[in-house]
Amino acid sequence: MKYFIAADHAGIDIKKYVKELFEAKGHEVIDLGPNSKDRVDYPDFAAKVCTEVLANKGSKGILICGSGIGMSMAANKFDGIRAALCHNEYSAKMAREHNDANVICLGERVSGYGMIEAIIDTWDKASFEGGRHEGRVEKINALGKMGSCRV
Ligand SMILES: O=C(CO)[C@H](O)[C@H](O)[C@H](O)COP(=O)(O)O
Repeated sequence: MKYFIAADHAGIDIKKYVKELFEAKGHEVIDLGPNSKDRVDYPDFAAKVCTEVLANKGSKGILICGSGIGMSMAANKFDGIRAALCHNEYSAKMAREHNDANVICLGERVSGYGMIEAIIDTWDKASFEGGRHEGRVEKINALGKMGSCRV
């Protein structure tokens, strides 16, 4: 699996660790920055990852900020992106099995290194169940084509 990863300044410490964890599982991980702890704006980095995920069929994204919230909000603006904020193993399992999430969002200021490792392990082992979830995911995708939001 090809992954694209990015963070903001509040997620940069864990980005390297997460990249190594995914690589140890045999995935290719492309780092889209940033490369320093200078303060940056998370929507810029969410956009980099989502653009690549949409352009590379079958790839997935990893986004890290302080809480994971800003990254997930920004990523879910992209039609075709289903970004899931995961703070524990259960949410990681559901994100893959029920929602077929193609971007995982993590919060460095929320989850410690041990929990991050457990989340990634669970995400990696889980796969989309299909069945009753198929139509629901299709409905999510259809919402993205309904036009832009004015609020
Ligand atoms: O989007 C966020 C909060 O929902 C992220 O956690 C950001 O990383 C955070 O807002 C950055 O905050 P900072 O005070 O500029 O470091």
